[in-house]
Order: sequence, then structure tokens, then C-alpha cells
Amino acid sequence: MARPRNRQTESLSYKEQFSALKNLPPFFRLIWETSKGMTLGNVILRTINSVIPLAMLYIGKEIIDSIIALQNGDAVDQEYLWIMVALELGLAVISTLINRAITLLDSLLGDLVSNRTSVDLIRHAAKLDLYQFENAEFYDKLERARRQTTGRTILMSQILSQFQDVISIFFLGAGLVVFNPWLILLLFLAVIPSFLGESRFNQWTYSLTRSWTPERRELDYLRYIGASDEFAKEVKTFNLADFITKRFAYLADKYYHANRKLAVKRAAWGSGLSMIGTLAYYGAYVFIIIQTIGGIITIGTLTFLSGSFSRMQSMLQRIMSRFSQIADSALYLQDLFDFFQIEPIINSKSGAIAFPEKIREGFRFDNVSFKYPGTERWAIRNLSFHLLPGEKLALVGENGAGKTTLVKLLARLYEPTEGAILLEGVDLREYDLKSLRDNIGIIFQDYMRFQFRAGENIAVGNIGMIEDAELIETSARKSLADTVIEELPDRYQQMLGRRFADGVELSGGQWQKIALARAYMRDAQLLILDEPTSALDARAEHEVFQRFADLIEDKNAVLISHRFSTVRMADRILFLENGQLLELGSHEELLAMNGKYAELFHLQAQGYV
Ligand SMILES: Nc1ncnc2c1ncn2[C@@H]1O[C@H](COP(=O)(O)OP(=O)(O)OP(=O)(O)O)[C@@H](O)[C@H]1O
Repeated sequence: MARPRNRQTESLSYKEQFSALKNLPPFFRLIWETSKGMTLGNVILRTINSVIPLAMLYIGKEIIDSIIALQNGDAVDQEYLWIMVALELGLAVISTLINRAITLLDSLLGDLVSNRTSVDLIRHAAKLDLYQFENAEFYDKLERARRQTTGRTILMSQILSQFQDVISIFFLGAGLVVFNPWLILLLFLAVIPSFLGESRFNQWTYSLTRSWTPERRELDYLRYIGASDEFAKEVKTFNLADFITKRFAYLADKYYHANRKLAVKRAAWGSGLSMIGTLAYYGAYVFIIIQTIGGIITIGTLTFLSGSFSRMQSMLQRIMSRFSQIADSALYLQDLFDFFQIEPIINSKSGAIAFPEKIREGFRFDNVSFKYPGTERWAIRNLSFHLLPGEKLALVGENGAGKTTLVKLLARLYEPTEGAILLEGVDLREYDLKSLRDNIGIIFQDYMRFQFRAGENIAVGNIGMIEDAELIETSARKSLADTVIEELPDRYQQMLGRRFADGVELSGGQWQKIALARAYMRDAQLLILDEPTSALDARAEHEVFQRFADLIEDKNAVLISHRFSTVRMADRILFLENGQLLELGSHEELLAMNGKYAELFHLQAQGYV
């Protein structure tokens, strides 16, 4: 059972927390660029709203003083009083409307920002290298970044509210200073302990959440396998529900306890520290009452001052605790920006050359060796061979021999650790990556079954041509997927898979025919089929490959198959063992050699393999 690893539990320093604020300007830029109009509208409305509290308090003071003057007979004209009441009503109405508009803008803008971040995240992830996806640390980063795409709406309104409250407090403070500047000092002293406490706890929470990223990722994974269509079949037949729940409960419980400890501590300290603020308020209140009794200030001023003191106190507390929340969110934001900082290693060089229009010399493996990042074992070792122009080469070898690795190197999904792969005598690394990818089509054994429409599932082979129905249908005919599609109720418009409404599930072999059609969607000069036909019966596979070889004419092809009846159709066969070239030649040549290929061929012919 997975146990929490050694985690870094110490919290971040105040300096680190403050330095995270540097993420706010780029974040604000992101909001601004998402919608200038909404951001501006939001800021204007909040600025107007921030003056309202002071205006309301002042009008309240005038109302009370007017009433008292009328009662005492110091005044007879009620007009001023009613004007003030009407003004207060007007302000209350305006404030309500503005608040509603702000909430609306916040949520709309928040949605747009989160959509935009998600799009950027998908785009950036697609740019990264394949090996980066095979690294757990990378997944943690990706996971943390992914979580930031939706949660940041709150941060946005927090920053804007902060701006609004700071202006409000400035106005309220000005009123208070006129009366007694010491009250302001008292106010600040009262909220500082609570602020420091809050930010300390925020740092602890951040450290805790961060150090638990691998477990939270595992929890998400367990939740997913425990309740998803993809796994339902095996979870049921193997009776895995208990195993998954126990594993989930163990991890979730540990996380809950770690979290609870902190939450309880936070609540206890939080209430103690905010009590100091309450005491300060009542201290100031007593002082103001004494001044009123002494006749130094009017009752209206008393309500104005106590009102503005109390509002300022709660506002200041809010500003301070919100500040630490913002700093905290800014730390999380760091995860998002960190992810965007990760750059792929496999890139086009400046001055990269385009893929040749027609291959004349072919591909040459020049003493190529390759280790997967983070592993010690050579997956490919000292491999040298020449793939001639137009040649159809079959790769054979036992499981784990390195066949898929070889084609991944050929498509530059990875780069050789040693040696080089040359195309037309030039290192593959010198070619423009996009032009290279456009000219190499691969269908992997673990190709994706997209829960899209049938036509779209074929179009993914060359997504730029998704509107070209004729090309999609021709590709389907070439891979024999047309017979599958003809039987679907909505034909090319048929939703595939069971995840969405009216989806139709296909058999393994039917899916493979659809996936194979992707290879025909683009005019690639090198086509690679990495066992995408394993679910077809031997006759169908033979037919598919025969058609494939005929249809691609003079283009290069690399085929991987465990069926010798298919393999023998290739011009030459490369036999790999432990990443090394064991035998290379035509079917007849290899049989004559009477080596490993011949041995396996005869075994299969007799029905033993
Ligand atoms: N992403 C990876 N990270 C680390 N090692 C890997 C990775 N993919 C494959 N390997 C290792 O590299 C070796 C070659 O694997 P490869 O997938 O190329 O074999 P294969 O010949 O295609 O096998 P099969 O016939 O089973 O598809 C294996 O030992 C495998 O464990």
C-alpha cells in the first residue's frame, strides 16, 4: 500500500510568501488580456462602490443629528432630514445594483479566465516531449497546474475586492483621522496579530497541500478507476471494489488527519487573535462614548465614528486575511507558471530544414543506442541499418525487444542517446519538427479510441482536413473501415464509445480498422504501423497489410507484427533481440540463414507460437 513519502513539511518563510506576489502582475495581465472591457467595468464599479460606505455613514450621522435638533426644537425645517433619508435610500439602491453587477462580472470574467488557462494548458502540454509525460514529478507539476486552471476565479475577485476595500478604508480612515488619529493606530495594532497568524497558517496549508500532491493524484486515480466506464468491466469481474476502496480510504484518511490537525489549530488561534480586534473596538467605543457624554461630540458623530471604526476594523481584518489568502493563492499560481516554464528538449533548431519532397537516399541508423530517461537499461544498442527509399521494412522480435522504441526514435518522439539517425545523409535533428511530423504517420498498438464521431476518429490522422468528408471516406475505404461505418446508424456522424449519449461501442478489430484509416488521412512519406492489427483475425490482417503495401506505392513503410504471414510480405525483415540487430534480410534470405527468424517462422507455421 502506498505510504506518504518523505515530505518537506516545513513551512515557507514570509519572504517566500511575499515573493510569490510577483505572480500577481502576470496574472492580472492574463485577466486584462482575457477581457479588457469586463476588467475595466469591474474596476470602475468597485471604485464607485468603495466610496459608498463613508457616504452612508456620513448621511446617517446627519440624519441622527437632524432628528435630535428637531426634537430639541433647535430646528424646525424637516426638509434637510428627508433629503438625507432619500439620499441614503438612493445610495442603498445603487450599492445593491453595483454589487450584483460586480458579482455577475466576476463570475463571467472568472469563467473566461479559467477557459483561457485551460486552453493554454492543453496547448503547452502538447508541446512537451513524450518522456516528460513518463515522469512522476512532471505529473505532479501538471496536476498542480491543472488544479489552478479552475480555482483561480476566486483569486481574481479577491484581488479586485482587495482593491475596493483599500480605497474604502482610505476614505473611512480620512474621516477618522479628522477626529482622532490615535484611533487609527489602535486599529492597526489590533489587527496585526491576527494577520500574522493567518499568513503563518496559510503557509502551512500550502506546504501540506503541496507535499501531498502525489497522494492526492493517487486518490484521484483511485476515484477514477473505481467509478469509470473504462475500468468497470475488470473492477467487477476481479471484484476489485473492496481493494480500491480500502486503498482509497487509507490514503484519504491520512490526508484528512493531517489536514484536520492544521484546521483545528488554525480555528483556535484565529479566534484568539481576532478577539484582540474586538477588544480594541470596544476600547475605542468607550472612549467615543465618554467624549459624547462630555458633550465634545454629537450623538450623530458618535454613530459615525463608532460605525466607521467598526467597519474599518472588520475591513482591515478582511484586507489582511485576504492579503495572506492572495499571497497564498499566488504561491499556487507559481505552480501554474512553473508548468508553463517547462520547455521541450526536442525542438526545431533555428534554420531547421524542411522534410524532403521525395526521399532519395532513405533513413540510416548510424550506431544508434538509446536508454529511456531515468533507466539504466539500453532499449536499443548499437543499431545500424539503412531503410532504402520506398522500402517496406518489417520489425520482428520478442516482447520488449525494442521495436516500438525504434519507431519512436524514427519519428523523433525521442532522440538517440548515442549515435544518429540520418535522413538523406542529414541528422534527423536538423529537420523542422513540424515538417517531420507531417511526413511521418504512425499508428501505435495503443492508439487512442476517441469518444468522438466515427468520421472525427478517422480525421484525427490529419486534423486539418476534418472538413474533407471525401478524404475521410476514401481513407475509411482504404483501411476497410467503411464496412464497419456503413453498419452504424449515423454512419460517419455516429458517436463512438459509450461515454456520451447515443454512442455505439465497437469491437477491438472494428476500432483498429477505424484507427488504421488515420494512416491514410495524410500524404506521409513514411508510414509506420506498430501492431495496430493485432485484434484482426489472421486473414483480415493479411488483407489489411496487402492493401496497405499496394496503396502506399513507393512510400516507405515500417510494419510491426507478430504474425509471420504478414511479416513475410515486407521487402526486408529486421529481427531485433534485446535492442540489437540480430538478422536483417528478405523473408527468403532469413529462411536460408536458418537462424532465429527461421526457427520462429517454422514454429508459427506449425501452430506453436
Ligand atoms: N517509456 C518507457 N520508459 C522506460 N522503459 C521503457 C519505456 N517503454 C519501453 N521501455 C522498455 O524498453 C524496452 C523495449 O520496449 P519496446 O516497447 O520498444 O518493445 P517492443 O519490442 O515494442 O515490445 P512489444 O512486442 O511487447 O510491443 C523494454 O524493456 C521496455 O521495458
